[in-house]
Amino acid sequence: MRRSVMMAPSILSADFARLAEEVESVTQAGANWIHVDVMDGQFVPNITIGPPVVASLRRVTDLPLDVHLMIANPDRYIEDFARAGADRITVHVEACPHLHRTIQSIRATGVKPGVALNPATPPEMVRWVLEDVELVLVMTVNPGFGGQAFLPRTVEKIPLLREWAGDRDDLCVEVDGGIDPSTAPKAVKAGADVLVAGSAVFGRADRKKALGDILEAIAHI
Ligand SMILES: O=C(CO)[C@@H](O)[C@H](O)COP(=O)(O)O
Ligand SMILES: [Co+2]
Repeated sequence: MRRSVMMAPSILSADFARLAEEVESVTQAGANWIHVDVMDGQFVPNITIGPPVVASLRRVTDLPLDVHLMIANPDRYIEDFARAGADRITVHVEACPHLHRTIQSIRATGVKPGVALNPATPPEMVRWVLEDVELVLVMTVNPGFGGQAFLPRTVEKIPLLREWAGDRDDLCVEVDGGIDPSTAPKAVKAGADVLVAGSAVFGRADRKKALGDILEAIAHI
């Protein structure tokens, strides 16, 4: 029997002028986490939001805030995001020369640490920190923008991560990028249990139907 799957809508594709209402709409639709994409214009070409927006989101939702840091030198901002109310902070392995130390500093703030892998990054890069994290984020597009096409080969990393994680049944494997009813089954079959979806959720007026269509697509896996 497969593990239960959680839905984490990415607010990157939401209407930033109405963030509270957007979060409420996906909460009513059954979202489990709110995924927050932080971009700095350096690690990735795009610039999005920082700790003040996370603090504002914290005031309007009780759902876990899943903060995905696509920034260079993330160590500089871990405490700020933790203080702002993040429940999870995920850093990119490609941005962390001292990954183990960065993970420990996230944990020291009381926030759950995660590590993310770009499509071209081999899963071996996180093998020796798997026991230190709560989540591995397998990017299924190149980070930086919403609305890109799913890269199918990326999910081939997931069975390896699961194998190396051994009996760590609590380790979340999250996929992020191009997730919709046609791609979600490929990720879940490979062993993903957290699905981030931005445009497939916020790009549709009926948020319940948007989440429902993804859940229905994976219902019989
Ligand atoms: O981290 C990222 C992009 O870098 C994502 O979280 C996107 O926001 C997902 O958007 P869609 O591909 O689902 O539109
Ligand atoms: Co993301």
